[in-house]
Amino acid sequence: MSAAAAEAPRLEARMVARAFRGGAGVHGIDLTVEPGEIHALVGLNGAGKTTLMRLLLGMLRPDSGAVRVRGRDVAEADAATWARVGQLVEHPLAYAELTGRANLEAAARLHGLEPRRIPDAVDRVVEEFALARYAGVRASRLSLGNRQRVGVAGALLHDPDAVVLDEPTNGLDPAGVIVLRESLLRRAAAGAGILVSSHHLDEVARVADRITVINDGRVIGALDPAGIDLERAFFALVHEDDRARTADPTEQEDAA
Ligand SMILES: Nc1ncnc2c1ncn2[C@@H]1O[C@H](COP(=O)(O)OP(=O)(O)OP(=O)(O)O)[C@@H](O)[C@H]1O
Repeated sequence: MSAAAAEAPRLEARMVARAFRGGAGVHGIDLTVEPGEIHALVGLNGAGKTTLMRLLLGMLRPDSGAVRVRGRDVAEADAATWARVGQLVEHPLAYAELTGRANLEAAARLHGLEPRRIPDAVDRVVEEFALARYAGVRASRLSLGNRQRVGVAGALLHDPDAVVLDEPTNGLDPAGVIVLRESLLRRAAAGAGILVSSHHLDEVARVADRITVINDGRVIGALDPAGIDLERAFFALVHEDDRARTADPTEQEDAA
């Protein structure tokens, strides 16, 4: 790999837009996730976080703009590029009738891990996410939080260096939140670039290097992870943006 490729952002959106019927979606977002960085996306329900993540992962095609993964246009990314990507954006587990362990083995195969490396890789995440007691339980019988742990473990077991996790703390108990936090910090320290969305500002502040605020499909600012009263700063940005948009006569015309 060339030095330039090694330095490319793990994930990159340039003026990326995708509008759904009715106008919702994302409307010209610039965002990068650099090697070694945990970049958090925060925004109200419906702000566009999941849509942006789906665009970055090639699950949705942009109407305009560019999306790159490890320096390659998503539309042209090959299997080797995707093998370096880990994501949990939609359903935590693919196979409800299989055990947690069998789901992890399936995730390992889907990520292209060599068959001989799969048992060790699964063992490592079973330990990392404290899943030993639950690995033999059918996924449909796991609690919400343990299903989420298996889902995150499946997204990370191939040691991806570009990671996208949509609200990964969903359903996790306080112990699970800590396990996840430590896992993400360790992986970022080893060079992974991680994009994570969350509604928990305190937790985000503990892990993120950067916090980007999205509102109504646009980036409206950033929060300082070391700052005080993130909640107040968050709502100040959102309310100011809402106010500016509703005061803008062209927006009102568009909406009419
Ligand atoms: N496939 C779709 N078709 C039509 N509208 C969609 C589609 N997917 C998302 N939307 C709309 O786009 C907007 C952004 O949704 P998105 O799921 O990206 O928000 P979010 O920030 O992830 O929200 P949440 O915090 O609730 O998960 C919403 O108004 C949503 O209803």
